[in-house]
Amino acid sequence: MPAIEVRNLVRAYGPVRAVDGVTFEVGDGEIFALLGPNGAGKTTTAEILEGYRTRDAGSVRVLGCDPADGGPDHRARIGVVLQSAGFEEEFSVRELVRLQAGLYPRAYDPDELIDLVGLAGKRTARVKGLSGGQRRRLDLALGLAGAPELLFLDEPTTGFDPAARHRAWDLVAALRTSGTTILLTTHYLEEAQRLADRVAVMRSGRLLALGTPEQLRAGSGLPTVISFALPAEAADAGLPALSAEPTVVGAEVRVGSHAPVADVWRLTGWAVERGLTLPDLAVSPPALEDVYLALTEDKSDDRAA
Ligand SMILES: Nc1ncnc2c1ncn2[C@@H]1O[C@H](COP(=O)(O)OP(=O)(O)OP(=O)(O)O)[C@@H](O)[C@H]1O
Repeated sequence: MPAIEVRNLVRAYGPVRAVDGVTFEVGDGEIFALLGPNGAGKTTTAEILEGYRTRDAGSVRVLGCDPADGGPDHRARIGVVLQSAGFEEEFSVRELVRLQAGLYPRAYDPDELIDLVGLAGKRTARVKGLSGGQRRRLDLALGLAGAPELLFLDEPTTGFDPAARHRAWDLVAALRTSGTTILLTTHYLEEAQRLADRVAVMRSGRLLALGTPEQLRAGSGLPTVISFALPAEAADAGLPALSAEPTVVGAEVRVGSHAPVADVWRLTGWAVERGLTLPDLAVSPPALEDVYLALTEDKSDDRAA
């Protein structure tokens, strides 16, 4: 049974169809990322699945239940890390995590959890003294406290410094190993590419694309970029015929190729014949970020204003 099943989900706010006929499934143990520009409908979708918002139409099953009817037993199986949870400012980190863990029948050890999210040095600090990134780590600890089967992570690493972000990614990877299903919303495409088994790209309440990052990249029709620096001694030599016209900016040459193996072969053969090195030679297949930008570019969502 999938952990999440969504069929033709619709939610409108007045004239705005924030979610406009969305259908997808999230498998048990899968990490599924919802991507899309501001106002695309990601949070609305996630909050309907969490049971915090109502829907206008469509069917939704979360761990086999309709979240609109989910009682305490259902909620105990779910963890939620929201974008901006309010905290009791006077509590210490440990007190809050203990309180939260105490609400669940099966919970992580609070001190282990605090270590896991990188707040060991702040165990006894009051919440009001935490930095923005440290508060987000506390959000993460609170969402995980009940050892949930299904975890909703809404932009979990916004405001994290790079080291904290990598630590959070390691934590999510460890949760995957333990079998936790995760629905992630994020604006960091690298985060989605690293963590997600499958991604869905939303815009204006609709799904534009759904698949593994590799499927989206392969299906995008975007070229592989071959780039290198042209040595000064080769400036007049003329480049070999390649499958696409190169663009030259200063000494850097870039070719968007749909036949990268043949083009690299021609290019390197040409360079070897002339005794040239090609400094900074790189062959870069499209990244998830390129696919995302191609899907969403020039179609900015005017409802987000
Ligand atoms: N409570 C609300 N009342 C009225 N309109 C709303 C409400 N919540 C969301 N919307 C509108 O619904 C649309 C989708 O919003 P939503 O927050 O789901 O987008 P999002 O993809 O999560 O955006 P972001 O990336 O900025 O968090 C937007 O146009 C937003 O203005």
